[in-house]
Amino acid sequence: MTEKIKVLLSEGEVDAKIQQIGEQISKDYAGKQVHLVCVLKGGSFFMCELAKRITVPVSLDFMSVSSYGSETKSSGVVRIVKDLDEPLKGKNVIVIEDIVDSGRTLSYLLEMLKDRGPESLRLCTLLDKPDRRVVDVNVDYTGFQIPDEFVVGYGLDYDQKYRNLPYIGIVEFE
Ligand SMILES: O=P(O)(O)OC[C@H]1O[C@H](OP(=O)(O)OP(=O)(O)O)[C@H](O)[C@@H]1O
Ligand code: HPA
Ligand SMILES: [Mg+2]
Repeated sequence: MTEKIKVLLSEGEVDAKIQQIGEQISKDYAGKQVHLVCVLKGGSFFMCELAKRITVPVSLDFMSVSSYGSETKSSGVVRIVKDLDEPLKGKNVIVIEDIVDSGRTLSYLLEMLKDRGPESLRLCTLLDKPDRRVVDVNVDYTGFQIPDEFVVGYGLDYDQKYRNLPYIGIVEFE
């Protein structure tokens, strides 16, 4: 089976939105430092672009979780594959994700990070697929709400491919 990618959000649209979010975060955290926590691998492209557009001091850390185990459907079990290098105590943390889909990954992660005593904890996602939500997640910054379609690009993969696309596309199978 081959797949075709149909553009959902162009590179220009995504760039403009990231600029907007960067300005909003810079305003909201004026006079403070923000600590961005990237959820690998999907969140990495968005975080790099966003970090460049934030004008308050920024520090970065990375973590990797496995949400789906060996199954193809989300089981609700989230395993930490790589933990953060730095403690979160007293930091203004913003978790950066590419997509909130069922919400399982982020609801688990936010609960866990809250226990580490950050000064504040917010969530910023490039994409939100609300139709697929199974677990409630409070999202503070959202780039785009999208329909229930499987999307790739800007960090999002299909079978580990297409993460490097500079736009968001819908995968069509033919
Ligand atoms: O809301 P959910 O249903 O939990 O899905 C969202 C999560 O799934 C994807 O990551 P994935 O676990 O596929 O790993 P990746 O980021 O390395 O692609 C995506 O990057 C989110 O982290
Ligand atoms: O639509 C999606 N695309 C890629 N990865 C994902 N992980 C959750 N939803 C998606
Ligand atoms: Mg991910």
